[in-house]
Amino acid sequence: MNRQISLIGVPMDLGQNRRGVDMGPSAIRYAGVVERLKKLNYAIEDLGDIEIPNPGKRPEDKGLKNLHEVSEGNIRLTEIVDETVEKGHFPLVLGGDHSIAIGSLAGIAKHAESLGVIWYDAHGDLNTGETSPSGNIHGMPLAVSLGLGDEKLTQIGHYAPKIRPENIVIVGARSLDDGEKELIKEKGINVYTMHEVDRLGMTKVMNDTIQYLKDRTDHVHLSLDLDGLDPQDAPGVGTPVVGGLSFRESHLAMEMLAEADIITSAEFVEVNPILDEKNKTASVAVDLMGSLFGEKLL
Ligand SMILES: NC(=[NH2+])NCCC[C@H](N)C(=O)O
Ligand SMILES: [Mn+2]
Ligand SMILES: [Mn+2]
Repeated sequence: MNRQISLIGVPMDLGQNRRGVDMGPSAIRYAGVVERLKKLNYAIEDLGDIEIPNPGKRPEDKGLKNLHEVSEGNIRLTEIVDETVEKGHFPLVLGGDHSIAIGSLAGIAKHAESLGVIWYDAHGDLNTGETSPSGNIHGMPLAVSLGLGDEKLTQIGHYAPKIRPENIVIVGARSLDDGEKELIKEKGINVYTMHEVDRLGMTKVMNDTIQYLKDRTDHVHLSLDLDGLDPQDAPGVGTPVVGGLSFRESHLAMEMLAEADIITSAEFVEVNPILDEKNKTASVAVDLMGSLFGEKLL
């Protein structure tokens, strides 16, 4: 694992409807992320939070809520992530809602020949303006990164697509909209739904994921939406879905990724302290980061 980590806070809450997720980065810092990673002998540079524009009074652009502001915020994130990778640091992005994956991926993808993505999430986030039931951009970042959707999003970084469909692995899915299901079939996107996780067990799911991505990619981004976990373990999220991945399964997944040493960038998103119970979800996020970066009991 790269020993130099740059923390990038993204107080974005305009990709969805519930206020409070903009405080995610500070909740994660308060839960001790810097100290935790320092203990594991990483050099941490906290770049602070990037600036997110205030929501304007623009009419909703083609059904995409706050399109302009989400685009602007992601343009800034793209630049910082790009610079971070350029100087050889590991970008660790703290959200903020999941729309920020658009900027993370735009900043990383230009440095990779073949970028892999592990999308740890209850949702597919594969909607476009046409298929979205909500108009919330946090339900669209993976589609955007495939080059699908509004140009204000797909053209961030001035190139598209950022990823190839066969390089995506979704883990933990249990809520997919009709348009997302069609896209998954059409593009042949790999999905381990909760059904597969239950059937195969997390060990096999992660072994297969790791082997698959090792064979075909040179960089792997982990995009971890805290709602991938069960709401019992991670209650502080805006779009909880029952029947999710447990705390233990998630730890195991992170530990296996650490062992395989394939992750080159990561983001932890959708931590909403207003909906949380005593910062539990932020603490879980920091626990998972500990495991991802190699923490062991013995
Ligand atoms: N990143 C998330 N939490 N996404 C939730 C998306 C929910 C729903 N599929 C939508 O598009 O509105
Ligand atoms: Mn989600
Ligand atoms: Mn998500």
